[in-house]
Amino acid sequence: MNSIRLQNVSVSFPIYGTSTRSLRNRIMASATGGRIGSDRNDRACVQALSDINIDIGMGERVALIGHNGAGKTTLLRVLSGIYPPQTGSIRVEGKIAPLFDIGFGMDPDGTGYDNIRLRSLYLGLSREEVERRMEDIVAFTELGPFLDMPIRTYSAGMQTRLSFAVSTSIKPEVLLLDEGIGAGDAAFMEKANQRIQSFIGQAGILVLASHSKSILAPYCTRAIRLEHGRIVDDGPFEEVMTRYEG
Ligand SMILES: Nc1ncnc2c1ncn2[C@@H]1O[C@H](COP(=O)(O)OP(=O)(O)OP(=O)(O)O)[C@@H](O)[C@H]1O
Repeated sequence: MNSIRLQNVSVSFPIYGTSTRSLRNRIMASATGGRIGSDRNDRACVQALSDINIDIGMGERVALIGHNGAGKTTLLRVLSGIYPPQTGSIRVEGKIAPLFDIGFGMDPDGTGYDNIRLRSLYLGLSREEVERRMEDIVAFTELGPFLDMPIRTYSAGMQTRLSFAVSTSIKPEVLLLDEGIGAGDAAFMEKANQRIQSFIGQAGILVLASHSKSILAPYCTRAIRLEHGRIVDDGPFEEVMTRYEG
């Protein structure tokens, strides 16, 4: 059984070189971004997530919605373990498949093959599982001889191919997705979209962040709406979307 529980989770980022007051004055009227505050040392900071409480159970398909800078990506990063929460607690039951920030944890000086192994281990595969999946991953990338070269020499789209192939080679239990996966060419994006759809079908839990109702609607049954780092609505997908659009 897969589940996610966040209790009183907050994340803030310090902003160096700016006084709280001048930043506050400039940002007062802003409709985007997190809440501006100050930390214990009176340094300016952006409160990207404030006091987040969420319970997600097995089988749930959750949309994360909200304005630019509302905190959606930060929340996905907390769920995937990239950012530890500064306060509160997080418990995730199940293997996490993050399909965003997919270049995270790659070594630019390593070859394609090195990075397939590195990222697979980061995703929780054993060495034997990595070798068993290697042939499929290599075929999916279509990178051929480039896999022997350091990935710093790859184009953005080639890097997307590599990291996407690895990230979708595991059986997803808790699937975390941000809209748009990067710079693939048309042929790759079609292949990638097909794979994402079967991936979503297999996942125990889906959390999908997007601004687009047409991306979310086919998959999501529940929606959580963030505003300046706080949850302001949570419920059945259509109801939350109607209130958001209204
Ligand atoms: N690494 C960081 N350093 C400083 N501030 C950050 C950092 N990451 C995010 N923030 C701030 O946290 C707030 C939330 O950002 P986040 O990327 O989570 O928003 P979002 O809802 O995903 O936005 P968008 O829809 O525009 O992608 C914003 O005000 C942003 O400026």
